[in-house]
Amino acid sequence: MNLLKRATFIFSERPLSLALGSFPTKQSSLTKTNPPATLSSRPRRSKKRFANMSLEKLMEKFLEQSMEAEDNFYRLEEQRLQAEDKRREEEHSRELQMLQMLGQIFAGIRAPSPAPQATPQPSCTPQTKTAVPPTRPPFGNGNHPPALTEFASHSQPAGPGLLMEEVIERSFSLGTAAMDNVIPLLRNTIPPLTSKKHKGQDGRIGIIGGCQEYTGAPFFAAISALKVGADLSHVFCTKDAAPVIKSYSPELIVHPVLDSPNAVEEIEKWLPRLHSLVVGPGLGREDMLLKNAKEIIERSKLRGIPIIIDADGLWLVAKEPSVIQGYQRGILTPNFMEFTRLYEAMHHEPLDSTDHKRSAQQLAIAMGHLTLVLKGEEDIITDGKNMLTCSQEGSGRRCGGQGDLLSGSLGVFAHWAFSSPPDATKGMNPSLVAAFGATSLTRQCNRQAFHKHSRSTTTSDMIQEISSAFKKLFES
Ligand SMILES: NC(=O)C1=CN([C@@H]2O[C@H](COP(=O)(O)OP(=O)(O)OC[C@H]3O[C@@H](n4cnc5c(N)ncnc54)[C@H](O)[C@@H]3O)[C@@H](O)[C@H]2O)[C@@H](O)CC1
Ligand SMILES: Nc1ncnc2c1ncn2[C@@H]1O[C@H](COP(=O)(O)OP(=O)(O)OP(=O)(O)O)[C@@H](O)[C@H]1O
Repeated sequence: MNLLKRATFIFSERPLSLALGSFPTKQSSLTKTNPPATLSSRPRRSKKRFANMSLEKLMEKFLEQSMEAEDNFYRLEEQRLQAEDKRREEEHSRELQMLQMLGQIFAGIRAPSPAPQATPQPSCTPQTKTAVPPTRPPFGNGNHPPALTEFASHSQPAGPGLLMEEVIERSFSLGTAAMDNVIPLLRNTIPPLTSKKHKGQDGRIGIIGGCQEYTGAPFFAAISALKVGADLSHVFCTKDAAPVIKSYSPELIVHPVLDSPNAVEEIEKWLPRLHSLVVGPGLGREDMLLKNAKEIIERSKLRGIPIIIDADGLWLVAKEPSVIQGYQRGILTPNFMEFTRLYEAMHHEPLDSTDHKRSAQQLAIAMGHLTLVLKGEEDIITDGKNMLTCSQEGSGRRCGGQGDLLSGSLGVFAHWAFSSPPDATKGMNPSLVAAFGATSLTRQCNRQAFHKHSRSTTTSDMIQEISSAFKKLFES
């Protein structure tokens, strides 16, 4: 809506509230219902100042002022939230360090055992200028341990001669190996629940998705994020999807903005408050929605927000890989179909489906060493340098929506992993640790739900299992 139209709209609603110049609340000045002020209560000076202006000019001036006030408010709010986050993250990292020290002390008292093997550490190569939370060093710190196996060039797509054996592979099913290696790293990143916490501190997750056809997928992702332990879960969806998603759950915060003309600006206002973003569940493939999603990804990258791309978000990446290529806090979670599309878009040749690990590694490298989770009978997780596989027992039940549980929970794990100090993950790429957590959890939920409901198992049944699966995997 242009200024004039907006002005006319306001005028018809509140003709006497024109001289108000500032709007200190976050609510849009256009929808705010100020109590009507009487003309006699106004200062004389402002009357004089505006006396010669036409009504239209007056309205324009008023709108300019109110938009300026709104911008100022958001700027201040952003600064306040950043300071708050910084303080909380420092507190969180102190608590984690204390817990780790205590753990080491107790372990030493119980049974002195050989020091754990140092886990391989990937590099975080800077590809994009980003603001990075203070607890983890910025990308490209060059702090690689000697055990790290790196490929000659990070930016070159992998050629067919790439040495698979150079990948440090760790294959875990639930049990000894996973418990001994990656799961403890993930545990280190889980924020302790203390009485000092405030709402939002353990995660404010945003889901970009939800359109007329698909309302289940963003719901599954958002509610899974909450059940894993995020404090707030926002869904940014189209106008017609919003009431449906809201009706599924009062827990979710639903913004009907994704198809609005100023969708990107509307969503950008929320970015300072979000810790991670999941783009794609139920997004659909309409050009306008993909364009908005693309712009939101670009703006989130500038803020260093971990971004998980799933489902139709991967359709966008297959069309425009540069949108996420090289972003070290980006994680792609394709199923086999999505993987094939991506692979063929990047390599311009058919996928060799006989060797999934090699193909996954090649794609991760071609995407600039971001983390890829190829879902399937075993989940392959790789950043092109390191590879984990998760074959935690699930079931034969493949109902729709399981991938949404995975991407929503990954949003939370990624936030926790990236906001923990580097020694929490022993230098291992936080994306790999987070992805391993999310795949293990999804499969464990599937297994538990299947145990109860067998062939009737649905994703909602799996979501009911998140609490006990989480305890079993990460808190027992
Ligand atoms: N309740 C809902 O609202 C749901 C919505 N969903 C959304 O639906 C949209 C489209 O997702 P699709 O996955 O259908 O789209 P795709 O075009 O990626 O997949 C097409 C079809 O390929 C098949 N497929 C999957 N894995 C395969 C494999 N390993 N081998 C062979 N065939 C395989 C499946 O039948 C799938 O439907 C996304 O936005 C997604 O988020 C899904 O998340 C499912 C639940
Ligand atoms: N053959 C399999 N055996 C065991 N687990 C599997 C198998 N295939 C997929 N999974 C698990 O199911 C989860 C979701 O994977 P899936 O391939 O169903 O995703 P998706 O198609 O993207 O889901 P969605 O229906 O939400 O779009 C993953 O955690 C994966 O580990």
